[in-house]
Amino acid sequence: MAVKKKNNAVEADSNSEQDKPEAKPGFDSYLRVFTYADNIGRGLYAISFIAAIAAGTTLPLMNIVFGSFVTTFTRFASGNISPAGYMRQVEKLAYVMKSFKESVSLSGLTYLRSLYFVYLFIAKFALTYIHTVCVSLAAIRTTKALRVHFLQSLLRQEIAFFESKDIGSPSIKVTTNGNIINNGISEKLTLTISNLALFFSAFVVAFAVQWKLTLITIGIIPVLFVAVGSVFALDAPIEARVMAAYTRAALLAEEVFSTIPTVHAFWLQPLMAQRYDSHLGDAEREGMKKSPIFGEGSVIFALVLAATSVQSIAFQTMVVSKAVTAAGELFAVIDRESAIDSQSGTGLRPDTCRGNIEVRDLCFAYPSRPDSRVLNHLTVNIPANKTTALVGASGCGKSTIVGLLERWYDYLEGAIYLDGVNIREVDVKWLRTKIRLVQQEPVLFSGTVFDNVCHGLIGTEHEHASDEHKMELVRDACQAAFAHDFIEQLPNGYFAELGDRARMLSGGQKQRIAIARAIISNPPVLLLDEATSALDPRAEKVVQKALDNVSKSRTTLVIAHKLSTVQKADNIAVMAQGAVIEQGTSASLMELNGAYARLVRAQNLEQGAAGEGLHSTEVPPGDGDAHDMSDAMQEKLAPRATNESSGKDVQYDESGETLFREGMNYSLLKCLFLLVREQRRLWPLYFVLGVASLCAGELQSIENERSC
Ligand SMILES: Nc1ncnc2c1ncn2[C@@H]1O[C@H](COP(=O)(O)OP(=O)(O)OP(=O)(O)O)[C@@H](O)[C@H]1O
Repeated sequence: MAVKKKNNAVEADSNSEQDKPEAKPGFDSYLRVFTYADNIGRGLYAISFIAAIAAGTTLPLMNIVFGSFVTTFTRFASGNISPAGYMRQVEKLAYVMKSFKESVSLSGLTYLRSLYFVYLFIAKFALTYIHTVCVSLAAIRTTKALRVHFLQSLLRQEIAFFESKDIGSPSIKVTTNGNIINNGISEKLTLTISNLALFFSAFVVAFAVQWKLTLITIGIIPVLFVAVGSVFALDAPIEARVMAAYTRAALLAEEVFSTIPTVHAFWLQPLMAQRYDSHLGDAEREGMKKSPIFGEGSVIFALVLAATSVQSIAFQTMVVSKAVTAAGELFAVIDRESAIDSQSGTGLRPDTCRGNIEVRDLCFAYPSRPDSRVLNHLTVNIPANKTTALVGASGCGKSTIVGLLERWYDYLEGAIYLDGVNIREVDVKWLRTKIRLVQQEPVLFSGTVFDNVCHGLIGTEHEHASDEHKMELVRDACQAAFAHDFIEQLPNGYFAELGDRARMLSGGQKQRIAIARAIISNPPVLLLDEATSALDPRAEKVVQKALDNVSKSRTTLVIAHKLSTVQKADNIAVMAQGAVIEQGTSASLMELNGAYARLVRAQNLEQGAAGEGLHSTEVPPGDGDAHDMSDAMQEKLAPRATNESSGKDVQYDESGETLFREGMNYSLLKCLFLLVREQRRLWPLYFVLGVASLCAGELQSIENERSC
């Protein structure tokens, strides 16, 4: 056998790295986010940072010129300089603004001062606009690249990683953390830079104007930075806990909505709502701890410097702090090395694969339950081009073997050989294209029938074939899986959109598409794990025929509870407590009169008892395909057909869209009103807040008047 060795590296022991990834909420995680910026992103960041610094320094620089005007005017008003001297001074100072120097006069000073503010405003507006737009664009590009990398890193993790109850929902993480990071690296960042520029340039100006006074007051700076630093340090861990609580809440919501029929059936809504409320309560309690921190921070800043720029920095840091935590969580996954990396491309890729499997002395325990051995020195042969069946009581470890053959997990002891090569030494991606699986619950993805069947070509030599060639392969696979006829009846045939979880198809139809997907690449090994047990008798019969058809001339491993479906298997292995206890054909095992014979007798008794009831659902002769397009599906398709004829591209979930559009009719004020009305217990706080804000506003205007 010719063996192409892509890389000598054989994967390390997989069980060493099963821990939950450690989140790294440090500032280095925040800085690392920027490494995801591409050239355009870096350019945009450079422009936005320069514009932000310029916007920040505009005000203090202008103050130099403006301050001199005020001084000249004061000296003139107090009689310290003559009218002629005053005019000379003003003209000299106004030289920088030649365009309106004629307007400079005693009465025109106010005019000049107003114009000066207009120019100042325009410059600040333009610079702020530039830095906001540029940084937003750069942030979107950067977050997108980070999200893609996160997802890629996530997809290479081994299955055990996803079974850890602590990892949270990846979909929530990629959305929520991505949004938080985006927030923290866009305009909040440039506003912080702008405020810092304002802060430092104000001090430079102060030095230029009155260095002695500035030296006296400069002692405030360390106090301010300690205050900002403390706020930041205290906020980060609290923010991490708030996010964890929100993630738990979001996970629960995701779980509830994906199992909504069961939730309704068992009237679990109140319990789930209570749990959701409790998670939000945790977030609220943690969030409340932030109030004094920011409250104190604000008081310190307001009292010590009364500098709005620094106060503003303190508030921007809250957003940055969130981004730091969110980035830490994503990088924890990105940096985690997968124990079984399907994307590594390392390992053997034999040129041919006959599909002869030998399982030798296999021992295994799931990483989440390391103390409970599921397989105990299991040995079984699965010869090439034959059908081998695994039978045994529930929980004896049949499906576990499927997981090990697919290398979702690594075994502890023993070995599995494919054509004589230990599967640990072969490239995981290669292995998975040679061993295809059909499970009990067919999982189809949104997209067309064609797309879904084509997924079976990924990683094979046909992955990048032309659409025509792919169509040929798809059609052949669907014909072999007895799916072609019903697919042709769908509106748009092979290009019918299946929608979310392919709800428009019956279970049997979904399973036949899943079978077509499994065999389209002509894999030498097919694993059938209870592939018909979730189906009603009629669909089961059609799918069983399809499976019998596609199992011909390839190695097939069948796991089935119903012994009638495995009777014709070339070899039947009977399992108990993680080991094979009997092996042979059905006839030889019946003769042996051991565990298999007992199972058969038990099932015969069960069927005998249920037999009467079964008659009413017995399958009529024929494969039932003509009836297989269920009434429910016809109903679901009807609105689409109508809408298509009217030229509109409306999805099946039209009612959902209508609801969504209705939701859009709420105005901002109405939303605010509804929100406030909901939160009755917060009304006293809202009242205090309103009164305090009014007083603060009034004080500010009195202060302004006095300083004028
Ligand atoms: N992902 C998992 N993590 C931890 N334990 C698991 C996991 N999957 C299965 N188990 C446990 O491993 C044992 C064997 O499970 P397995 O699914 O292989 O049995 P089975 O023979 O296929 O059962 P059934 O016929 O009911 O499908 C059971 O005790 C089960 O609880």
